Amino acid sequence: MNVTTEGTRHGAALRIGGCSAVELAREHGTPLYVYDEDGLRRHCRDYRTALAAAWPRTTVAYAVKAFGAAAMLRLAVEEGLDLDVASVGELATARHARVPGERITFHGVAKRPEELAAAVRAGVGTVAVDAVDEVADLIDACRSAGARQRVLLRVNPGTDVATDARYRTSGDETKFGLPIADGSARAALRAALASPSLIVEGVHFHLGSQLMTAGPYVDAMHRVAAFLDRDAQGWRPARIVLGGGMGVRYGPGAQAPTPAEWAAALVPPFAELLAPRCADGVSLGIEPGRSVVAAHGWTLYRVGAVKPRSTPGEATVVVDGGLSDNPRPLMYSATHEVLAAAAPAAAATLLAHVYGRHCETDLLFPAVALPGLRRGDVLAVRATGAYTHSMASNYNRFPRSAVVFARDGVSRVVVRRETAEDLLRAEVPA
Ligand SMILES: Cc1ncc(COP(=O)(O)O)c(C=O)c1O
Ligand SMILES: N[C@@H](CCCC[NH3+])C(=O)O
Repeated sequence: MNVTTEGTRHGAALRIGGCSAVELAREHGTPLYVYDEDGLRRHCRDYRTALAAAWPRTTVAYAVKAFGAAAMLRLAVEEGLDLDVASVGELATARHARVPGERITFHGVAKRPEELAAAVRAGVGTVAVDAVDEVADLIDACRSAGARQRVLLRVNPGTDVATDARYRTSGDETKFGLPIADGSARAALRAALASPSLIVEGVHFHLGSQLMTAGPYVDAMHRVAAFLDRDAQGWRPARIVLGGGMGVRYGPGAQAPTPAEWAAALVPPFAELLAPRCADGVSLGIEPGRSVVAAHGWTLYRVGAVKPRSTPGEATVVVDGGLSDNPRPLMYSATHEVLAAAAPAAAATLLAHVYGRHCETDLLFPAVALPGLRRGDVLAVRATGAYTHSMASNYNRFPRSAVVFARDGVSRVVVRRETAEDLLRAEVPA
């Protein structure tokens, strides 16, 4: 990660992509999302090369939902990744970023017929079928467009995933995918194979997010192997996609596996359990989102107020963003590391309880040890590259923040800060 500190009269100041974080805040305003562009590029390449070294035909699709700015989608395809989109909005952004249709997989739960039709018309490479009824809708869409469509069946293997319940997308209670257990996956496979409009390429599963070990993927591979033996009736997939979900390290504690470690953990069980049941030359895919971008993104805030507390040495600190630019602390009790941008290594003298400035008790970062803070100081929040900008809202009608890519000491705005006019654009005159 190209994140360094550099000596200043305050001690050592934080630099991201060679740019001073304090300067970035001054130049572009706050709150500000800042990405270390080299880190993003390297992470994409690491996934590509690690998987390609381990299996002859592989694809890595970046899951756009994690951070969907057009510049990121362009960067991902430049570095050899395909894209997984989960809505027509994400699809439109991918097309805006000049991503060829064939490099896009169209996902989504409860897709509308008109959305399937839009995906077919856009020439997406693959549609991931998520429900039995979608097969008929997709066939209709293909007939209207005079097209044939490659599809993956997104199955729910039933694997019980040991991650936060809010991140689980496999097992009995999930809304995602075609359960293998109740025959839905078999029914969808039969219906899809029977249609000349569809080319049934393979099987997809996505188990959940923020997974730190390969155990659940291996369990799911066993279940998909059993499904193929029992229900495929001679059909041999040409492609298997193991989904995303690769976890990241948000603070002190367990290191997350690297792309090479994921490849080393996932490819041997795939070779043993699934490849023998698939067509010759089967392709293996993964769809990481969070793990491509999280560690390379920072959020910069300016301190708006410091209010003393009754406990000596503690203060309530209010920053100029919060719930609307990062809902993760409130939604998932997510934790992120917070640094004083001007002097991240300075001795801590304050226990800060950092709140956002929304009309909520939006405690973002409780009990953070920081050097003494004053109004106007810049705080930098680490590893906020995933599911922050993409989940941002206009709560309290705050305009959404800008996104900047920093590289070799130069920053460029890739998403401009919203304005008050942007907020009013969809309003009918009152
Ligand atoms: C189908 C699919 N692929 C990939 C992902 C990316 O997950 P993550 O960001 O945890 O890697 C998701 C997330 O929900 C998903 O639903
Ligand atoms: N949005 C979530 C996780 C969901 C992943 C996609 N289903 C997060 O911030 O971590």
